[in-house]
Amino acid sequence: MSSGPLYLAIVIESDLKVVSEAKVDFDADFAAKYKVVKGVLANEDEGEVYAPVAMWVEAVELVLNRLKDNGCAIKNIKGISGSGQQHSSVYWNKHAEPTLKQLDGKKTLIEQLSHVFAYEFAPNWQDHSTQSECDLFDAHLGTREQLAEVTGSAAHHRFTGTQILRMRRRRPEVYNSSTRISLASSFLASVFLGAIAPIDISDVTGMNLWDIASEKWNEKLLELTATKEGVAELYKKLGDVPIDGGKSLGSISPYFVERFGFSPDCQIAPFTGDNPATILSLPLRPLDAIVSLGTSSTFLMNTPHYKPDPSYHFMNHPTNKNHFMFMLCYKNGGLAREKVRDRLTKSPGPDPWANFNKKVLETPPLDIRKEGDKAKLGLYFPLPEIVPNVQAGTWRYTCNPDGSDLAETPSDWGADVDARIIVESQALSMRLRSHGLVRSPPGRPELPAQPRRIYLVGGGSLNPAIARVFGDVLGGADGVYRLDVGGNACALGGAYKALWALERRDEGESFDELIGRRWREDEAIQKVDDGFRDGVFQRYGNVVPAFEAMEKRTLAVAHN
Ligand SMILES: Nc1ncnc2c1ncn2[C@@H]1O[C@H](COP(=O)(O)OP(=O)(O)O)[C@@H](O)[C@H]1O
Ligand SMILES: O=C(CO)[C@@H](O)[C@H](O)COP(=O)(O)O
Repeated sequence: MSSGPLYLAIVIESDLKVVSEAKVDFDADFAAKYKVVKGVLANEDEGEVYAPVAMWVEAVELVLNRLKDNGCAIKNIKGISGSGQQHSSVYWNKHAEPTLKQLDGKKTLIEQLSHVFAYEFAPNWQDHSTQSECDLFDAHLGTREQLAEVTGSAAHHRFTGTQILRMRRRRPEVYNSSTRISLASSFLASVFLGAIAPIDISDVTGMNLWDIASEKWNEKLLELTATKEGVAELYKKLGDVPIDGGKSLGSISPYFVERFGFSPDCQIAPFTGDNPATILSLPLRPLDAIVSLGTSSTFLMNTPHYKPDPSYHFMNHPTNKNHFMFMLCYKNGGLAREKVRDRLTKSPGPDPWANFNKKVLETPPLDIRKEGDKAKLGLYFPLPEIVPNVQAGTWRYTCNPDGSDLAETPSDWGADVDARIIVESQALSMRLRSHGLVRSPPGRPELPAQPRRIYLVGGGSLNPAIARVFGDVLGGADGVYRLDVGGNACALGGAYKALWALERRDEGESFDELIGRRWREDEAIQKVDDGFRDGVFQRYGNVVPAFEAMEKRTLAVAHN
């Protein structure tokens, strides 16, 4: 199962073959009833973005009905896991536990669950209403760097700790009447379990509340969120977090046995966040990177090294203890590219990206066409950005090919050039921030430090010109690949997680060992670009410091 603007149910067999699928698209299926756009509602005045929890409840029922209608042998399903969009929180009230335990299989879920929420909405990852709470979090342990050191991230608007603090201050009645708080992932697991499921060991690191080194809630941050007197109460609301991401939470609720024909032995494994689940969509080796080109863009790596910094995230790996997920998350991904595309002449054929791609491929790296030309760099943020934390805007700069003489360009150089520069800009930001995690690929010391492979997922992964530019800028000694599941990598990762939880020989058998043995590379991925190109890669390397300086200048102006 995955949640984003949709719920997707994927059923796989032990050999990883997908045997059934069903989808609920929140906008297509529920916009009339819940008025959502891209799955969410917004209160612009306060910067709130949120989803109706009742819609999620209805979507569970609908996706299972569709799975059944598609002929899936539901009774053969042995285990369920899944993923939910990170950071979103669900506030349950005192009716939740007893109601979940006694669901009547003759009635719909929504008929029975509509009164169990202390708040009818779940704040969404795009919410940006919590600046003052972020300031408190960043200062509370001393500095932003210290908060990042302890929790893996500096304070972010969407992180659940800042959201909970705002809820307590802005809607105290909701906070006080909530008996439990779930994340989107543990909310879904709770529905299937018929009891409030614990928060997942990876998803908990998207809250700014979890002390990664000591593997427990951080007392001081709980105090900030709940006041000193409220810590015990908040602890109860959040619950204990099991360290093993593969341990069954229990059997499926009898409700699903009666209503949909699940086996009573079907096990519920912890659900995780959409990004942690994405790194489970293939056996990711050290030095491999996943770039998710969806509405947002994310850059993910699996690493044993913990080197936190306020500008990115380290999260617990969902299945490998002592490993971490390195993540960059950008708000301006697909939408920003679409804005540039839409300034170009409309593509004549059925592919709306044809013209954009032509411009990308016709423009040389950094738009340096001849000796003496300046390199072009830009920042394209139609939405306020997370990385770096800057307001909406577009900035265009030039510098010498060696990175010197950086200067802002007052004029717009036109969408024809923007097409390549925006894609380069997105990739350069990833290269700048991931340089500490990469090195020369094993056995190839002659190559500069870079990822071994780059796996593209999400809507933008269908685009060959974008793949080419990501290969030019980020390298990828073994090439750039597309995961054939397109935008559904996190749902597939959820299914693999259930399989690992059920079939691992013992707690020692790692996810990568088990999935690695069964994974058929030729069926799962497609090489879409050669990746590293000697010379081109170094040309981009020369301007990385200028790119960083451009961001700093933009930030300095924005914050003055
Ligand atoms: N051929 C394409 N080229 C470039 N971008 C594309 C292409 N097809 C889809 N996209 C982009 O993919 C994004 C949606 O990605 P998807 O992974 O489906 O969404 P989400 O992140 O919401 O799950 C959109 O912003 C769209 O512009
Ligand atoms: O906030 C983050 C990661 O920190 C985002 O990556 C969301 O998890 C994206 O969810 P979608 O709406 O794209 O599924």
